[in-house]
Amino acid sequence: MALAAAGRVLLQAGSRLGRREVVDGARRFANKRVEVEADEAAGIAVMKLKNPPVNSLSLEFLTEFLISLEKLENNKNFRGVILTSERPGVFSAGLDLMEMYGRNPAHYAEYWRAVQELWLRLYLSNMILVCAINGTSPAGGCLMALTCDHRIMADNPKYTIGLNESQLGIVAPFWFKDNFVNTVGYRTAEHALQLGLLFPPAEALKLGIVDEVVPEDQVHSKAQSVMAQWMAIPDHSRQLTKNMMRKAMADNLIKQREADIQNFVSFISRDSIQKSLHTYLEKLKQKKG
Ligand SMILES: CC/C=C\C/C=C\C/C=C\CC/C=C/CC(=O)SCCNC(=O)CCNC(=O)[C@H](O)C(C)(C)COP(=O)(O)OP(=O)(O)OC[C@H]1O[C@@H](n2cnc3c(N)ncnc32)[C@H](O)[C@@H]1OP(=O)(O)O
Repeated sequence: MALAAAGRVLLQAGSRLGRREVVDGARRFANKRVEVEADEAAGIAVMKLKNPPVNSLSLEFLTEFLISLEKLENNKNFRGVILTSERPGVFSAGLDLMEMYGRNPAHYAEYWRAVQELWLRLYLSNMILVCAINGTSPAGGCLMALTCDHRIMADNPKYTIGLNESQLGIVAPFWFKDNFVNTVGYRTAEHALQLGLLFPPAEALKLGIVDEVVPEDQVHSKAQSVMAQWMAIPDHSRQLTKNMMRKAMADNLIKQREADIQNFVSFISRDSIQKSLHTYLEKLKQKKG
């Protein structure tokens, strides 16, 4: 119920943004920041993140992504989604720092609700989600991948993945942490979260952050073959099993959603946290020059 209501709000937000979908032979639809190649006969869609330069999860991106995902969820012909980046090299730079820096409390609250919504929708999706991680994927980018049923990462040592929040002077919220703990185990998570570690593919594989590492040019074909394997399982048994494994963790956020938003708003509004974000943003700029 809560999810449906939030979804309606996002749909309204989408139309406020005035986005028009381009439908190309009913097989491809795109808004500005998400491209969907939808093969209805096969029941599979490829969702490509397309928010240059680094696929940061801005409010506009989240809104467009959720609308596209909902379209697929509402069409019973679609059973599986492959999530990937339209720009190989960066899967996603995570949450958009500019949505969390120098804004007002109402904006922080709106943003955080959308971030929660993204996680809940992906984590509880009835569809099979395969993540084709074709680039670097810190923090919120890693979280997106963690919601998927299977993760394949490109074997490029330049790419890293992990929850690096503590390096920015911020804290991974409890549901990021829970999702990570359930994936890699408590000790590994405790260590990696405190240090804000980002792992190259081989290490990410060893720790279980990803399920497979394949040559960069095979990420997409591997994702297709993994999807075929998952699609051979009857939907009802797979979905019931997924729900059994995930419901408690999602419910834990749903029941304290408003408190989590308030917590985020008061945390991110602190002068000390804003200073940390400022310093981090400056570091990103200096890296260039
Ligand atoms: C007890 C608990 C109490 C309280 C807890 C309560 C709440 C929790 C509070 C907060 C939690 C908030 C959670 C946040 C999770 C996140 O996701 S934070 C984001 C983390 N992301 C990163 O650290 C990635 C930063 N980016 C990079 O490292 C590089 O950009 C990257 C390797 C991705 C790509 O490198 P490259 O291709 O060289 O590109 P540039 O670095 O040159 O970047 C291009 C431009 O993009 C800008 N940019 C980069 N990342 C972001 C971003 N995440 N958001 C916004 N903008 C970004 C960068 O500044 C460049 O901009 P410019 O061209 O200079 O204008």
